[in-house]
Parts: sequence; C-alpha cells; structure tokens
Amino acid sequence: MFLQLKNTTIGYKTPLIKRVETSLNLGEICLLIGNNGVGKTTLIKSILNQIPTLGGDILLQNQSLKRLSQKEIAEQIAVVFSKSQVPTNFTLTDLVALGKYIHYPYYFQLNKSDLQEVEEIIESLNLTQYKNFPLQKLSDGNLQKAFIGRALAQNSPMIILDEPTTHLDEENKIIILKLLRNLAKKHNKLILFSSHDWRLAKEFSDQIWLVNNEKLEAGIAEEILLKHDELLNPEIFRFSEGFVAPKIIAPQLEKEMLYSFLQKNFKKDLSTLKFEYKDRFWVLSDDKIQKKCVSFKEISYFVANLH
Ligand SMILES: Nc1ncnc2c1ncn2[C@@H]1O[C@H](COP(=O)(O)OP(=O)(O)OP(=O)(O)O)[C@@H](O)[C@H]1O
Repeated sequence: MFLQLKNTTIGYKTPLIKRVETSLNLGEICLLIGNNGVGKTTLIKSILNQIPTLGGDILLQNQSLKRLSQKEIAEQIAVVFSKSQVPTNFTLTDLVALGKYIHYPYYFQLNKSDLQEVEEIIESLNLTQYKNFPLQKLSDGNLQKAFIGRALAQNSPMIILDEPTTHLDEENKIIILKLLRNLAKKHNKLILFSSHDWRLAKEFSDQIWLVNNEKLEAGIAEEILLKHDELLNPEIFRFSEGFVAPKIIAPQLEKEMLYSFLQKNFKKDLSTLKFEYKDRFWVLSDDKIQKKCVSFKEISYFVANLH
C-alpha cells in the first residue's frame, strides 16, 4: 500500500474526522467528497504532515509520516491547493519549472531534459500560448492549470489536489479530470483530489472517500454512491412544493430532461400521467386521454390546463 491511514483521527483542538481505517495504492484515482467544513482540506494537510494527527497514524510506503522530513514527503507527494499564493515576477514557465527544484538545491540550473519536460507539461495542459505570460495576467482557470503543471513537474508518485476544478469552465474541468485519470492509469500515480463538482468528477474516479458525520467512508466510487442514494436522488433538487412526478418511459437523457422541466414548472401531482417518448415525440396519457406533443412548450401547455 502506498498510503495507509490506521485508526487515524484528524482535526484541530477537536476532532473533525475520527478513526479512519483505509488505504490507497499507486495507479488509483480517489475523489474526496463531503460538505463544506467537514475537514477535507484538514485531512489533506494531515496527509502532508502539515498538521499533526490527533490519533492513530498515517503511513507512506509503510513508514510513519512522523519519521519523514518535509523534503522526503515532498518527494513522494506533490500538492495543489486551490488558494495557492501567486509568486510575483514569475512567468507560467517559471512556475511549472519550480516543481523541479524540490530535487535540487535552489541555485541549481535546470538541465535540457528538465526544460523539455516542463515544455511538454505546459503543452499537455494546452497552455503553450501562455508560456511566457506573467502569472498575474493569467485567467483564474489557466492559473489553476499552471499550479497543476508545477505539481506534475515534481514527478512524485502521488499527487493531492484540493478542489482542482474550481474556477474552470466545463471543457477545462474535463481536460483536467482526464489528465488526472491518465496520470493514474498510464503513469501509475496515486491521485487524491477533493471536489464539489463530484457529479462530473466521479466519472473519472475509481474510489470515493466520503466524509460525513465525522467519519470517512471509503470504497469503489459507484458502490459508495449506491449506498448513499440521497446524493444522487433528484429529489434534492426539488424546487416546486407539491410536485409529484409522472411515470416517464424514455431513454435516460430524455427522461432526466423531462423530469427537470416538469418539476421546475409545476406544483401538481402528476402521478396519474404517463409520458412515453417515441422517436422525437412524446405521448401523454392517463386513463381517459391520449395526446401527442412534439415540444416541451406543447407539454407545458397541456399540463398547465390539466385539472
Ligand atoms: N487552522 C485552523 N485552526 C482551527 N480550526 C480550523 C483551522 N483551519 C480550519 N479550521 C476549521 O476546521 C473545519 C474544517 O475545515 P476544512 O477547511 O478542513 O473543511 P473542508 O471540508 O475542506 O471545507 P470546504 O469544502 O469548505 O473547503 C472548519 O470548521 C474550519 O473552520
């Protein structure tokens, strides 16, 4: 096991997450989820030994963190925090190259192959056109990607990222999530990242660590979500009091879209209605009527006039 938590309790004066018993291996990608303030960042800082544990132990390659220096930990784990300080007078290339310096004394000149690797990392993040930009001139999203680049340059077997997809648009979120998954699968790295974008992020993750009620539950992503259907249940988005869903027979996407549309717009009990999707039109029926609709506008008109 690369990372092992053994009866670990973390927090500050009072515990936030108690008695965690879990482990992760190289080649895995694990998504850390939980509500605001449950202790995700604190857990990450504990794994980096920036905060002492309140109980139990954390092992890195079978060695207690307590016995490792910060340099030894940095050789094993690169980290990207969402609120990183932005160094002044640095270009994007300077920042990514900084990842290399943990391996050298600070006055060391990077060699040709280091510089080439830095270029390749910048390219893999689609940042080549900004490589000479001062950091202050980058958009929040590109700055976020540049910090990820620095972690990649560090070349450590494990990378931890605290909310790496904040500030990113949908396309860039997917680029980053794919990149993280590739790092785990093709380069055998262990990736642990927290995210509030977990509906998207779960598609790219093997494991989930779910923090809830001072406990950490770990397991295969889909299995954890199945156990906690309150996370997936569309009821949590319910907007209109009094709405009761009709029966919808349709492919998954059409079904979700119709459900979303109806629940936003109607406070009615529609449970006696059936909506069936048939090759680009909808057939609405109950025990008395049957109506064909080709658009959501038509559906809306029909449902609004139902008694
Ligand atoms: N240095 C500190 N000393 C004492 N308490 C702290 C310290 N830093 C954070 N906390 C508290 O610990 C709790 C957990 O914070 P943490 O940032 O770990 O949560 P989180 O799950 O990462 O939240 P979010 O999803 O909002 O980022 C919060 O109540 C926070 O106020």
